[in-house]
Amino acid sequence: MAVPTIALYASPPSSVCSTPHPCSINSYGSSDYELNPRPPSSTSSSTSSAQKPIVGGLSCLFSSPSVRHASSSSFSGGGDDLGGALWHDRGEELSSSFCYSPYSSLSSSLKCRDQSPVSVFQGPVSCSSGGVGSSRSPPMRIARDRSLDLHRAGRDGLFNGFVRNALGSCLDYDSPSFPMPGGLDEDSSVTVVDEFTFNMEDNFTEVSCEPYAKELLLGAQLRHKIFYDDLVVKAFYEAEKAHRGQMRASGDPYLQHCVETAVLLATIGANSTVVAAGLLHDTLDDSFMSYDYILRTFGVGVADLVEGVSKLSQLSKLARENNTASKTIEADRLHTMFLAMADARAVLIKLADRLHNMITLGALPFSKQQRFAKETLEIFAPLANRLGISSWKEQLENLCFKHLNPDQHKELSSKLVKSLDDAMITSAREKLEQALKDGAVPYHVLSGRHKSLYSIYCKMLKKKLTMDEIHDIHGLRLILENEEDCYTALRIVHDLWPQVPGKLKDYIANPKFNGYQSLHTVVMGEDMVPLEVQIRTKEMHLQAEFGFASHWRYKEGDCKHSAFVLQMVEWARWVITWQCETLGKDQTSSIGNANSIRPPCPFPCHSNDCPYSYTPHCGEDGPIFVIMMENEKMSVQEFPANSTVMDLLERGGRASSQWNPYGFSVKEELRPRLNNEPVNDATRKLKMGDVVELTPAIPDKYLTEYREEIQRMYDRGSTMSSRGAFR
Ligand SMILES: Nc1nc2c(ncn2[C@@H]2O[C@H](COP(=O)(O)OP(=O)(O)OP(=O)(O)O)[C@@H](O)[C@H]2O)c(=O)[nH]1
Ligand SMILES: Nc1ncnc2c1ncn2[C@@H]1O[C@H](COP(=O)(O)OP(=O)(O)OP(=O)(O)O)[C@@H](O)[C@H]1O
Repeated sequence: MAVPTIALYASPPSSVCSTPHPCSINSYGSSDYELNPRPPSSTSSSTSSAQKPIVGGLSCLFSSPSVRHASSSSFSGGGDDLGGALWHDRGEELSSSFCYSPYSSLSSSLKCRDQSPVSVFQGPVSCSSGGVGSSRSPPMRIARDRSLDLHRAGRDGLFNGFVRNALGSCLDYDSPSFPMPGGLDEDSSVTVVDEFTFNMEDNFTEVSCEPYAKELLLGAQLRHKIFYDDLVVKAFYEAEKAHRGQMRASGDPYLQHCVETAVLLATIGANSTVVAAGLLHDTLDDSFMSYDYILRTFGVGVADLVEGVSKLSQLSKLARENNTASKTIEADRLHTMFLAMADARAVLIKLADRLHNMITLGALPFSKQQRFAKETLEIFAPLANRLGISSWKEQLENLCFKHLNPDQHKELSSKLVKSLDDAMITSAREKLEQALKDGAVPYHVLSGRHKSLYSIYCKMLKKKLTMDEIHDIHGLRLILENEEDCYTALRIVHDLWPQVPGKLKDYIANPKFNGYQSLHTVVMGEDMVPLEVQIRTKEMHLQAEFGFASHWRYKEGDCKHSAFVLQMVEWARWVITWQCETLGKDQTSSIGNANSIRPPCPFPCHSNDCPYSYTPHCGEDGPIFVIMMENEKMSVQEFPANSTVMDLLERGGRASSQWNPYGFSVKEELRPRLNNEPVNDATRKLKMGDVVELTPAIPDKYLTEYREEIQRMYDRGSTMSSRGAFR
């Protein structure tokens, strides 16, 4: 469980300071430049308008080794298309929670990371480029014209010249370490390292960056020690190089978004690989950097994560443009697809990226704000819920609520300003803690939270309640060793505060149908504010987090999930909890030894004796979710395991006409496309997250040729039949 991170640990938190660094960088340029312009119409300016968005939108989604470079250099603009203003909306901090564990003090010291004692500024860092001497000079802005792709693909000197002109002297393009798009990157003789190591001296002596960028790094380092990690520092400089000159719609440097995304990841305790990938998350879509370059420079771990985020961005963009997420079934399939197609850590990075974009949504036009807020509520907040990162889920939901229902948001927040009283929770927690000590009742975790604004709003709507009728706005949760201790603790709670009649629920003696067990009571706490107290053993808690009764399933209501979905989400949750220091530390790691937070068995097979298995041998028989594009419409389709392209075509009623070996067009342009490549083999098995275009892109040139050919056939046919008529 991810009770958020304003945690009162006995050990110091990894973040030195949780508030954003005050360095304000608002005056670097105007806000008229927007990233991620529409996909290029590079094929032909007169390409059928019905086909253009599909071609461009998908062009960089897929990356078989042979097309990887082409993909990354196609500027498909897969990012969020959000150039939001960068300020932190403190209003979102309405939701917070507290957690104290007397057993947790060891965990952070055990997990301490290797750190370089070398400050990045100890090396001879030079600041070249236009802004020498001025700490506030704006970074250069590159007018990113997608027609450049043609030059890039052609690897001619024009492109190189353009880059040199645009970037000035910042980069050493002749250095083999700088990937020229379409050129050096494709060198397949690259040696790939699994464990990435590098020498700080070698790599940073040539680094030159603007003063604002140094401030950004310093700010991040002040907030989290992980920003001193060699890999992370290197990723910062590469991100700086890649995004140099790019601005957000707010006028802030693009790099700031990368840093804030990485800081969010650091805040939940993500490791250096994830934080580095967070810094680089937009480089494939929005810069000249290629997969191969990232692979060479950072190793396969970081490269695959960045690529995973890029794919998720592309799919998210597609879904947004097609309003797919508003259809419940499709939204559900998208949640599953997102988790199944990429490493759960890539989803984590995407969530951090989206959270920062939502925090800075104000700089976008109203219509875009609405579109992003809707998609976030339908796709990303549920994903955060599934992954158990409740602090992000709550922030995302609250931000969406503010943009989508501003009046209700305002009304509710003004009412709650006084009631969301953190001091009250702290004081109640301390009181109970003392009472447990006095009663010699040992416990594992005592945590507290207040309910988020959006969760209160939903509960009011769902249960038709007024705010005063909601009794769990403030809550404590106590996790103990055994059932006996649970009942003893319940008596202590009732001795401390008056019980609210009719609110005691003994789900230990009478578990819920899904197996959920816990004692619940509501008492009148400090200042006679209702306080819900949940009391359970650690086994019950694990079941409430990862088992049948897991909180994400409880929150998704009556949805019937397949065994595959359940296992996949569970696996993703384990991975995330296990890998993110802070999430694990909050609750799970402190209630058992380190192994207890490791996934119990390798995915996707759970062993027979695994308490978390839903089917004994699920193997690879789970469903596959595939995106189908037809006539510019996107749908998310579910297929059984081992389905092929032919199955998909049959479902669309296309198999007979298109796939008859004689009838099938020899012209590649007319074939369906799988992940942006013409389909050559109809028996190819479909994979999770595949994108199939049934309406292939037909450049005008070919259309004209075909029209002419059909006309000739028609003319021949009519001549023949008229001849025949005379015979
Ligand atoms: N993980 C998990 N938590 C549950 C489940 N059921 C209830 N809870 C938790 O217990 C809290 C209260 O549940 P109940 O005591 O059954 O209350 P209720 O009747 O549903 O409604 P209220 O009393 O209005 O909250 C919820 O807010 C959840 O935090 C479950 O199946 N799984
Ligand atoms: N009394 C409590 N003490 C500590 N954490 C709690 C308590 N009740 C819920 N939580 C946790 O707080 C997070 C947010 O839950 P949220 O308030 O949205 O829903 P809920 O209270 O569990 O369910 P519902 O809204 O149906 O009552 C979840 O991680 C949940 O497990």
